Amino acid sequence: MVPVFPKISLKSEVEEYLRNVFTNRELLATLGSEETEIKFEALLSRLSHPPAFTSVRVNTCLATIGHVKKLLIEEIQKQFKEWTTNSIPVLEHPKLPDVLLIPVIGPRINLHRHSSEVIVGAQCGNAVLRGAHVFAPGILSAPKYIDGKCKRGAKEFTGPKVFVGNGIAELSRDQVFCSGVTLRGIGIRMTEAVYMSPSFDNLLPGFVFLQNLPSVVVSHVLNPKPGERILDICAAPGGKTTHIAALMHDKGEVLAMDKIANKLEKIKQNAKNLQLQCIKAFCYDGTKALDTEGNRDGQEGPPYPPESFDRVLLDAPCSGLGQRPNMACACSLKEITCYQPLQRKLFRTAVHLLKPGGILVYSTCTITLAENEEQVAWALASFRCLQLQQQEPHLGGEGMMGAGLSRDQLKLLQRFDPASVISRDFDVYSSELDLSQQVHLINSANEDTIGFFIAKFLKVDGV
Ligand SMILES: C[S@@+](CC[C@H](N)C(=O)[O-])C[C@H]1O[C@@H](n2cnc3c(N)ncnc32)[C@H](O)[C@@H]1O
Repeated sequence: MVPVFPKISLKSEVEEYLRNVFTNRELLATLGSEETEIKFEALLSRLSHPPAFTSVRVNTCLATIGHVKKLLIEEIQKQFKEWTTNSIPVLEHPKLPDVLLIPVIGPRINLHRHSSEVIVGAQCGNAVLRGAHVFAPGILSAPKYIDGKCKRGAKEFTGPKVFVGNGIAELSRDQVFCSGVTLRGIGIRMTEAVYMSPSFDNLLPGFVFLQNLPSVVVSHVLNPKPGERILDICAAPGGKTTHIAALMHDKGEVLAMDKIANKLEKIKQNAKNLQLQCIKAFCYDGTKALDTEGNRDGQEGPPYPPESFDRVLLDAPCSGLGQRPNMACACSLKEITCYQPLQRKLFRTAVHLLKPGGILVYSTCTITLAENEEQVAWALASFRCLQLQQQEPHLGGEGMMGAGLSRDQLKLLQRFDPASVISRDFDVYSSELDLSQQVHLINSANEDTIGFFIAKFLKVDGV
């Protein structure tokens, strides 16, 4: 990979912790020290770069994938017409019938760099590399010659920085720093990003939902059926909730919970945009969602009696270290390692709320053992009623060694590992792709994703 960006910047205690995880004794004994070290360095480097594809989920309740694909190709041509005459491929995923993939173009190492510099925060820079424009709140400093006499807002920046692309200012310094109101609109319209992806700001609303590929896999693995009662215990902003409802053809009940009130509005808004009626969202602490008193029978909202749901999704709050691109993470080791107890409390509630014969899917967007394989080992030891299940589709790798799980158990887990990426040696835009190139592209779309983890359990009888 071309080293456009340095590897992800982490606090040294966090990097050390991760190094120990990814060079653990079991891995060292199997792969050897050289390979584990190379893979770990590759991981740190991959994390600062975006995944190779933008994936969008099509709302198949409203339109066919073919129809949306046609609309999307037209929209992308419009957005990209100024800088390329080549057509940008939009691919259908052979294993995910509701996913369209658009290759991310880059890194564009020869991009001419303008001398006038605007500094944005790390989060904003990450969004730019996934196709976003720069929104005003993301701007930290701007040169004095953009326009206006305003003194506030730094005019220079001396900290570490990386070049993410060129754009045109749509607001003056005065408007960004001195208007006295919190601006929400576009501050810089990007014209050339180092990694080019289409902007999905208000693009085909209702028809598409921008969602990382492993996140789309989760709801397919849960495999909800029309008419069932499903609980999504940590649901905001509702990416998976709305996917579950769509897979059920909007028939049945999807109960979505989140602890944070203003995030709940996002679930409701997304359900409304996608015209899904079977979702009901509640602001509630998932750890308290089990009704132990037995007096809530028949109520719509939480807490719920034991064994109320056919399927439960626990897409757990986590350290989020699988997110890409991520140039810098300022979290301390304490912050990174604080999630395991909360995840276990939520898991315990989820198991109790699940009917015998029901399915529980546990997922995270992080790469640590503590929040993934160790949680599975704990769950299997704590709940004899749970059996690990085969996942369909299984597009990621198997679970990582180091948590004491057997080889057969690891095979049932799905870990998307950004370190195991296939590099492509052909230009996706130069010509029509032949079949083997298309297969290669889809394989790289399955591998070059955010870091993610999925486990699927069957509850064979009561807890
Ligand atoms: C990984 S995110 C969920 C993403 C979501 N499933 C989606 O696909 O859009 C985890 C969510 O858990 C919520 N959360 C954290 N602690 C919680 C708790 N005790 N009960 C319910 N939700 C919680 C957070 O507010 C956050 O929105």
